This record gives sequence, structure tokens and C-alpha cells, in this order.
Amino acid sequence: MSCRVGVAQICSTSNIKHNLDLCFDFIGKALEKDVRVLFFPEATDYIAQSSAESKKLAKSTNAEFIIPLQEHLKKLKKEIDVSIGVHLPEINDPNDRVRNCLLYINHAGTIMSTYQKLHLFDVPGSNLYESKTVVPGMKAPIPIKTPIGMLGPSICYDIRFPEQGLYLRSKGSDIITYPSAFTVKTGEAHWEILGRCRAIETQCYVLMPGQYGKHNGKRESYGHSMIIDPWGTVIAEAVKNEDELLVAEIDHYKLAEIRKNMPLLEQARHDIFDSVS
Ligand SMILES: O=C(O)CNC(=O)[C@H](CS)NC(=O)CCC(=O)C(=O)O
Repeated sequence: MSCRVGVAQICSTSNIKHNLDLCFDFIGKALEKDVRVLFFPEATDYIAQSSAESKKLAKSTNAEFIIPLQEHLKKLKKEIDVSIGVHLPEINDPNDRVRNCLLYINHAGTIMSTYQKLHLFDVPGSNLYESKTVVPGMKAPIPIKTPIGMLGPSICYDIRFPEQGLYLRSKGSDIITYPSAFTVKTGEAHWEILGRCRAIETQCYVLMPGQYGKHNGKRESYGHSMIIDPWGTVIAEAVKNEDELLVAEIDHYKLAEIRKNMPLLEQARHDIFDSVS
């Protein structure tokens, strides 16, 4: 059984059809490399110019992006699953906000899990204020069983909250994914360090598919997609600002050895700190 993962670095625009075609290309490329699960960034369906445009586009993602992607996987009849960031409309919201979600779609085109982003990226005093457009999730993430191991879902800004990673590890995750659209400024300062910290403290593989480049006249993302092993080593990395597919093996033997040689979960002082949170 293949335990190979792919991490897609892309640059989504507000053209949903174009973004979908890009996903189909990446799925084809990943199949050539024997990838079992392919990970796409946050907001793969679209990156909008404005809050108003995002609210409008979210109404059509189901029909124009998600269902066609499910159909594509079903028709392919190949052993490849997809983890992908999308927007979904929030039904009956007076402010017409959207949900920022991560879907896990299996090779038969079935949505096996939907995680809704918990921490919203609100930069005080700036035009990056996610909660103007997005409704925060209200449920703890649930790791799911996949052909490559137990997968814990998170999205982008969630990477800054170590408790989410530790929670996912405590619930059995082997792999945590942080699909992202990081800003260039914060990415340069923090992206790699945050990813390596989450990998080291959770002793999980950390998969970081990132949006890169200019999405429109106003938005640009950092890229630098990465795959990090549970020792904290970056084992694959996008070095250029372009479309790229990273590939790596999930080594369950390595995972078990690292956890056996440094049993952090057993040594943690739950007796002291669980009462704090
Ligand atoms: O807007 C969309 O459609 C997709 N969502 C995003 O790009 C989100 C909200 S603006 N970006 C982040 O969370 C960046 C976090 C970040 O850069 C950091 O933590 O430093």
C-alpha cells in the first residue's frame, strides 16, 4: 500500500473553473508519482478581491467546484484521495458570511470529513479581517482514518495555536495538515518555524500546502509549501514561487521510533496543566 503524500502549491484566483482545472492537472501529476493522498491549500476554490466578491462566489462553490471535483475522482477510478480547502456559504446568515473549510474527499468522490476553521485571521486596523466575511467553526477538529494514517485537520492561522495541534495528537493523529494562504510578511518571519514547532511538539508529520504569488492586485501569498517529519526536519520544500508538487513518504516506523524514544505524551504533566485550560 502506498503511503506517499503529495502537497500542491498553487495560486488560486477568483476564476473557480480555472482553479478546478488546475486541481485536475495536479491530480494527474500526483497519480504519475504514485501519490495516495494529495493535499491542496486553503481556499483552493478561489481567492477573492474583496469581502463582497467572496460572499458572492461562495454561493456557487458547491455546484461549480466541489461536486465536479467529486465527480472527477469518481470517474477516474484511481486510488487517490484529496484534502482541499474551500469556502461554503453559511445558510441563513444575515450578514451572508461564508465558512472556511477543509474537505477530505476519498477516491470514490465521497466527502469523508469537513473541518471548519476555528481561528480567524483578524489583523487589527487592517483590511485583513477574516471574521468580516467568515463564520468561525464551533467544533473541535476530529482526526480521520485515511490510507496514509490518522489525519488531523487544521487551516492556516490555526498553526499559531499549539493547543490545536496537541489536541489533534492526543486524539490519535499521525499527520496534521495546515493548508494555508499566509501573507508574505508573516510567512517570511514565522512559517517554517511554526511548522517545525508543531511537528516537534506533536511528533506528527506536518503537511503545509501553501498558496503562492499574486492572486489579484491586492492579495499575495507566501508559498514555501513544506512537508515536515515528526523529528522536525523539512523533508520537502517548494523553493520557487511557482506551481509545484511536493512528494514524500509517510514512514510509520519512523513515527513510532520517535515517539518511543521520547514519549512526550506520556511524560506531559496533564495533572498540572489540564486544570489550567
Ligand atoms: O481569504 C480567503 O479566501 C482565504 N483565507 C485566508 O487567506 C486567510 C484569512 S485572510 N489567511 C490566513 O489565515 C493567513 C494567516 C497568516 O498569514 C498568519 O498567520 O501569519
